[in-house]
Amino acid sequence: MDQSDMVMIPNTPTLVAEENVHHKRYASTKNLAQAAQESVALDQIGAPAPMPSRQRGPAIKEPRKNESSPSKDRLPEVGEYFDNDKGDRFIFRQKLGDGAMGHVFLSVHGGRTVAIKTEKHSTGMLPMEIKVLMMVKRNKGKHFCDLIDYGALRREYNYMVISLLGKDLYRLRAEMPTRSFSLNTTTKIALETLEAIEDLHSVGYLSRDVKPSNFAPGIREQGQHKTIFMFDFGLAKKFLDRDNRKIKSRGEVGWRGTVRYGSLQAHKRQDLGRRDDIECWFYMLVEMIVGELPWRHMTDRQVVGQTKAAIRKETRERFFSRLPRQFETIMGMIDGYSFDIRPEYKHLKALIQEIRSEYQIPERCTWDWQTEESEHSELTETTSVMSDMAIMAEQGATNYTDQQ
Ligand SMILES: Nc1ncnc2c1ncn2[C@@H]1O[C@H](COP(=O)(O)OP(=O)(O)OP(=O)(O)O)[C@@H](O)[C@H]1O
Repeated sequence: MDQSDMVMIPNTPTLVAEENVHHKRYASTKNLAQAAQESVALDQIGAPAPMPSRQRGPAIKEPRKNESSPSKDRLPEVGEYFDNDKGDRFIFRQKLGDGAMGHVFLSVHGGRTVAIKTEKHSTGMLPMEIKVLMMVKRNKGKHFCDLIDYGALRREYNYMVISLLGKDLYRLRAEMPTRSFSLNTTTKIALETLEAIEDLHSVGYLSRDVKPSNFAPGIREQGQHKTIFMFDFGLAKKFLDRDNRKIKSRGEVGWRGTVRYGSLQAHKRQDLGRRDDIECWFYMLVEMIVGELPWRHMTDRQVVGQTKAAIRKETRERFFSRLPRQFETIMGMIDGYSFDIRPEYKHLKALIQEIRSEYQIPERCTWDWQTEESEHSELTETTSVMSDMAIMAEQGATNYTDQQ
């Protein structure tokens, strides 16, 4: 295990990648807004974004026992609230999800339902997410949540208020009777998610954790149900330096990502590039069409890596027998990419479009999950029946390091 580039986040069993460590340091010594602001300034991509001023005053509905005692590092609970400096009140109305770093809540702001992602103050991963969101939104990325507000409540927890999304793609697939999506829905997802990945890459970032549970449709209330959004940039990393030059591979750096969707290079513990995000995307699509991946029940990361290698050789025929022929071409393209190559997004999209025309899929179609009931009820789309723990157990969690 490559300990040198890992750090233990206080109060969580999760280890995070070295390149995110400075955000943790920022957040523990300065406020959240400063950390995000300085990170953005360092990047020098485009003009600096206007940043709201922060370190919110006390607003949690609980008595302050001793003004001079250090604040408690904690996560908020359902029913609590905070007020921002414009006097807007955000109530944590319902828990939407539990991440490795904190809780995500449902709230309402200006008549609009929103999501609030929180983490303990000392975790300090949110500045990275804020920074990535600011970058892609500045570039008009339509597959990313609006960043409505963000800040830190005393030194207890950090938060960011973002657009509310529907259930993520992992849950939506798991709830299908066949555990798979139609070719129509899968190819539409393929086009949407590829565009999201391309948008992220175009501002100089890699996701390094492309997987179904990091994508979700928008909600009907906001007219965004036809768009698939990408969220959770906890493992994101810059691949361009300040002068927009590609950063060279650092060679062997340890494991990054999620076992089920990780690329061959990730299994070799190599530094990841844009091609690796595309390889994860490929596995994600295969799972959506077939309903499972050959390594679904495998827990040993090494064995999963060997099984991924085998689909290129001895099990190739069986693997591709249930997929449109274009999938073999796509895997060939990915396997031919070197570390710093720019993936051929246009060609990949054309191949997906080719599947749609070959199978005579009409342009105007609904998603598989758009049942009559969910078309009339946003809450059925946002409230999940599958627990986060169950999802993490199934897909091999987000294994950031070699220790898990
Ligand atoms: N904008 C949103 N709208 C609705 N639900 C959301 C939103 N963002 C996150 N969630 C829910 O909260 C869960 C955790 O969010 P997220 O993945 O961003 O957190 P995390 O701490 O980075 O998690 P992990 O790294 O373990 O996946 C998601 O799986 C999803 O169910």
